Amino acid sequence: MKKILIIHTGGTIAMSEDKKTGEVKPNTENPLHLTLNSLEGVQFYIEDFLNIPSPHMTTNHMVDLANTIDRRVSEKALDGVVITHGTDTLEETAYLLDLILKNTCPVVVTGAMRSSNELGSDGPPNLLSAIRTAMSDGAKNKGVLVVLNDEIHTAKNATKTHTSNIATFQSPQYGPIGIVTKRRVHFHHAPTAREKFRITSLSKKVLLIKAVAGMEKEILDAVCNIQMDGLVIEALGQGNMPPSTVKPIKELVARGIPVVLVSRCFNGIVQDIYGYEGGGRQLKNFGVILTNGLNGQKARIKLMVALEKTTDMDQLQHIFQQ
Ligand SMILES: NC(=O)C[C@H](N)C(=O)O
Repeated sequence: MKKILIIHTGGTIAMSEDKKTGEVKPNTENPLHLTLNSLEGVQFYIEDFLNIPSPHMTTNHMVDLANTIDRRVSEKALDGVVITHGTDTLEETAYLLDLILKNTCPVVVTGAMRSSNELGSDGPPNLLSAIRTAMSDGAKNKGVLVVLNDEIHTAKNATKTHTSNIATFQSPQYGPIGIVTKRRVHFHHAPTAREKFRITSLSKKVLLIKAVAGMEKEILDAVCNIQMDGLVIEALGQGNMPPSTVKPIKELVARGIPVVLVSRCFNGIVQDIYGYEGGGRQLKNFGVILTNGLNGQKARIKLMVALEKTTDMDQLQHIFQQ
């Protein structure tokens, strides 16, 4: 008998549609409890941790969730944990859990794109696939996983790519690491590296902005006036910025504020290729930190976590090359 804890946090998977107005809203009763009767060989523990839409999720909620999971895994000697979550910020929660959870039992995050009483609701099948993944031996030592639409993704790579399609979660450039079929939970890849940070709270403010063609200097100037501990910029292409932004970025780095560059491109990594004004090489030369394929929202989470451990620019650069 496997012991699986299901932690509900809310999101569309826990909502229903008002048939008169078409409005989708949180339920008071969680509609997923019935789904669990169809599985055998498992003892469930259920915890209604939150019931919020995921745009209301904060990084403090996420850390509380991580601490709760670690406590429950030791208290109950669990074999796996499944978290239900709204899809809008699911990837951020999954990635933060991946970075800071202490336990090593499988943890799977799932959600739904259609609410519980909509035709073709994907909540129950996603929950079942997530539970079966958490129960599987293949899920061990792969870090936090994201399971929706019969696909298994790593928390590091999974991202929401479509506003409404049930096949919204994808892993750009790598693809899923496994699939869930009627008979099997099948892994065809494994993550190459895992990173762990021993922290139990977050205290740093990290901002995220996006570069655009002809970006106004005033935007960077205004951002630089905000009190912050770090800045993540979704830069252009391989990690390049419009010339107007170079001076304020340089000043920020000189003040000791880490500036982390990701790309606004869907695929690829940022590199110090271009030597022109605002090019990645110039930015790197004056201390901007380049990343290794994370998207902006995940780089923000990682910088918040990393800053709890170090503010040393070389160490941060090293952490972001992992
Ligand atoms: N499909 C969803 O769950 C979207 C919803 N707005 C949420 O993230 O809470």
